[in-house]
Amino acid sequence: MNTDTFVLVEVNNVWKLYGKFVANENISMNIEEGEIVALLGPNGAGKTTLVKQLYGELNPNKGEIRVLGSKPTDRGIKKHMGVVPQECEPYGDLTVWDNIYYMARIKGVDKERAKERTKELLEQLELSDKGKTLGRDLSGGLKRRLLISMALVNDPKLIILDEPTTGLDPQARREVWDILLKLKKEGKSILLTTHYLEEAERLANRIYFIYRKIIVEGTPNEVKDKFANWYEVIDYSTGNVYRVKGEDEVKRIIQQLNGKFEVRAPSLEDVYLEVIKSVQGVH
Ligand SMILES: Nc1ncnc2c1ncn2[C@@H]1O[C@H](COP(=O)(O)OP(=O)(O)OP(=O)(O)O)[C@@H](O)[C@H]1O
Repeated sequence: MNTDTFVLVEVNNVWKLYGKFVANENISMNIEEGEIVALLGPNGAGKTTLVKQLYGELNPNKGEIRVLGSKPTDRGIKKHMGVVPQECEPYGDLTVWDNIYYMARIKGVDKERAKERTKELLEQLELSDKGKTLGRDLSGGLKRRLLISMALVNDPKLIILDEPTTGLDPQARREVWDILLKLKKEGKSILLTTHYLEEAERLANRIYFIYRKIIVEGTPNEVKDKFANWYEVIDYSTGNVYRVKGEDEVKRIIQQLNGKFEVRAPSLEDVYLEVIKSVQGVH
């Protein structure tokens, strides 16, 4: 870890139980200033549970979470956080402008500043021509953009997004990615959960695979290098696929092939599926 970087979020040995059911087991992780961190795990892995503790909606049973040195439930810390929970919707009966403006007012921004901020955010998130549209009349992609702008009203240092692109078409997903990358450039820290490995690979400085506990942690490349110890040789003339270890073995196989073939290194998704399958077998 670079010692010049500032750790914004620290999660130390956190356990969260629902009754006797362990949703988060001894989780430790951190988020540094200006980085995007992605949490990946199958349905029910405990991502939302962890995220809700980060923004103070749930309390850990054991362990400790600090955001900018404070507990997430401390009132003072809320103004430094912008959150887009899972399956959240803007207010359908309010216009896009009003959704942002009233969110700013709720967060304690004064009237004049709230107006300015609403204008700024509409421009920043390319929603200016939608100011008068009702929340309920927006497409899924625009709704998500509106929710992100609502999370930004008080210029938070930390932005938490639970599945920000689920259900979006590829174009709308990329638009959200562009927004998140711009926010990162501005120095914001972002935590997101996602089921899309490509999203994690494109956006995240670091990723955590979670399956009740943290299974793997690192940069996308570190994770791939650690687990991707095989190649796939695809023989297009026969349709056969050979999974082999080591470059010598790859060479040996392709010498025997006639015609077109492809050698493919594992993707982050291949690694994820293998790692998760191995832990699912254990539980
Ligand atoms: N309020 C609750 N009471 C009891 N069990 C719960 C509660 N909330 C979540 N769970 C259980 O805890 C586990 C983790 O749920 P969580 O929503 O954190 O997973 P997730 O990784 O976010 O899943 P998904 O990818 O489907 O959103 C699941 O088995 C879920 O059924």
